Amino acid sequence: MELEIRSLIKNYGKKQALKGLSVTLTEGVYGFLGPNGAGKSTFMNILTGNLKATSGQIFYNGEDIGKLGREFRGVLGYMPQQQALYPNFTAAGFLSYMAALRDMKKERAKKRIPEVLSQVGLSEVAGDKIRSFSGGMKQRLLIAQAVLDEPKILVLDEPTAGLDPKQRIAIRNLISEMAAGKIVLIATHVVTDVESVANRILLIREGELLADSSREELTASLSGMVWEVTIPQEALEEISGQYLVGNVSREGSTLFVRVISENKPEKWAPAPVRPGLEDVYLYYFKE
Ligand SMILES: Nc1ncnc2c1ncn2[C@@H]1O[C@H](COP(=O)(O)OP(=O)(O)OP(=O)(O)O)[C@@H](O)[C@H]1O
Repeated sequence: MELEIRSLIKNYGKKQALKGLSVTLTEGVYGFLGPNGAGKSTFMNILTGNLKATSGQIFYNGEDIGKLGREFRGVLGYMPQQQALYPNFTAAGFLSYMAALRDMKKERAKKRIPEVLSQVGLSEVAGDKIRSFSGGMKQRLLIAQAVLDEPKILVLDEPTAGLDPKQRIAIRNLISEMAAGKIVLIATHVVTDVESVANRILLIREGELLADSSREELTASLSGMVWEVTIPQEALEEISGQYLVGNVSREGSTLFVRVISENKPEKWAPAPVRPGLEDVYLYYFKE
């Protein structure tokens, strides 16, 4: 299975949101990571057929998705950013409606709906109205509709937006469980959403791909460049002016500051630390 994105360009008037994006995806989980405005939604909208590219093509197993049309949409599952999810529908009713929109056969929908509800842990509330659901339950229901038709390609747009840390972990685990045999694309600006689940990280900025590697390769590229310095509160401004600063933690009046710098800082007792994906993100998106 292969999804090839070839020289994708999208202009909105004078604004170029995608500047010739090219990448080939095979089975696995991809973290599509970039700040707001990087072009993630534009790309997903083109992939899901909601927007036309200015130029460039996308091929699924060698065939242009524009030509495949419906056939391609049939292998695609899409979880949009959380939206107003019909509050008066029940969870099962909503899935049934989504199955009808997808032209799924009645029999198959009847079999799949309880299966996916069970997969996302919502069996017991299948008959409850969505309006009574927490944010995490709504996200799980959105995942359920995305995998209802057993897609080969699963596209998730900020799947943990608005969730607390515990719910985020639950969603990430759910994504891992569902990923087998699929191309899963997770678009987000939240590093921890993709850090543990993605096999490959695609960094996107201003419509261009900056990197396409494993997390290990990306963090290794910052090896020897991440330090923790110990400073008094007053030095924070000086350090922020001089270096790229990550997490700051405090113990009494002492600050522990994560710093990314090619050269070892000359003061403040720098201790080398292992780079993480968060450091990579800061480094690439420092502006
Ligand atoms: N309909 C539009 N008309 C004009 N400009 C647009 C339109 N949609 C998006 N853009 C611009 O294109 C660029 C890419 O936007 P896009 O929404 O794809 O980014 P994103 O990475 O998905 O960000 P976010 O996470 O905020 O949705 C941005 O500069 C945005 O302002």
